[in-house]
Amino acid sequence: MNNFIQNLPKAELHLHIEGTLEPELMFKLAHKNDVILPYKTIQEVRDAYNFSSLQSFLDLYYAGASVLIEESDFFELTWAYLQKCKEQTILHVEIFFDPQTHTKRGIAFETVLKGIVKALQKGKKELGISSFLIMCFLRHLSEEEAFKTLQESLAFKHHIIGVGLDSSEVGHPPSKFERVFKMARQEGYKVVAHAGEEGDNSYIWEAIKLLHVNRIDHGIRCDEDATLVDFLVQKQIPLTVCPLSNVKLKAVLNMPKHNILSLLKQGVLVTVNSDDPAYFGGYLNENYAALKEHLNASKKELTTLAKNSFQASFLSENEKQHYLSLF
Ligand SMILES: Nc1ncnc2[nH]cnc12
Ligand SMILES: [Zn+2]
Repeated sequence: MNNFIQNLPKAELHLHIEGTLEPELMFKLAHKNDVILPYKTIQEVRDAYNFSSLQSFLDLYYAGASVLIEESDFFELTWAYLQKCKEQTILHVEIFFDPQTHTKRGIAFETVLKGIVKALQKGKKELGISSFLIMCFLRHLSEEEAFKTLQESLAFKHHIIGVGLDSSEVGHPPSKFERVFKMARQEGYKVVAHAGEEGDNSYIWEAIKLLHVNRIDHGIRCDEDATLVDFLVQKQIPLTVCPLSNVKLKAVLNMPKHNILSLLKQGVLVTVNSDDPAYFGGYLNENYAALKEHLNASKKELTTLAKNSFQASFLSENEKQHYLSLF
């Protein structure tokens, strides 16, 4: 069965590039860039990855990202992830990056973007992996700061397919960014938003009704409202679900209680993703394997989930058909 998962053609649509920073690279870059980490050993870093909530994770995630300084650091980070994709038969990726995590520390937007884009271009050329880049706004920061970031991104629009919304969810509803997302859509960006990870189903409704999202990231709390589930099914609005992340951050009590297969059975366009694999103990195949192990996912269900990952992507219809013909 693991061979089956390994060989399934897959796309990944919910992946924070900063969340692929493995402790080994974190230490290497900290040493190179003279950044002092609050850990003495790689094991100490791993031991700290014991989260009680989204915020407890975000605190470490932002601290870890402080080792990323030069363009080559962003390149190395992204290249390492793409090699992982090659190993795991991930053929297409739509990657999030958080420019504000870096610009807040005085790193230029261009430095971040160029490092990531160069790796993505090399990934296409040498590994055959297609990719899009999605710029996320940090929702704990102000609307004004999001507008500033949106403005800054416009010079690089040809490298960015869309915008997203991440970071601390509760207390920062989608409505806070309604005007920013309106401008982003007018600029031609696709739009997605994290909603219904820790926040209740009203965050998902707002993301749909106010931000007009093309996809919801997480969205697992949609099952609190049958009307919402019906709406997601009817409109085929995709959910990018991240099973290992949800258990690690205690959004879900344990894997057997995860609702992803129940949503799939109800006709929701759900996909499997790894979110921040370096922090949550598994890349994409480990997420699929967890569904097999704990939810008894059948080969048919795993195949549907993998097909959904291409269906829910921002690829053109022709490109989608190309990938779907591989099944
Ligand atoms: N799972 C997640 N939720 C919100 N913000 C994030 N940033 C990185 N991972 C995230
Ligand atoms: Zn996420």
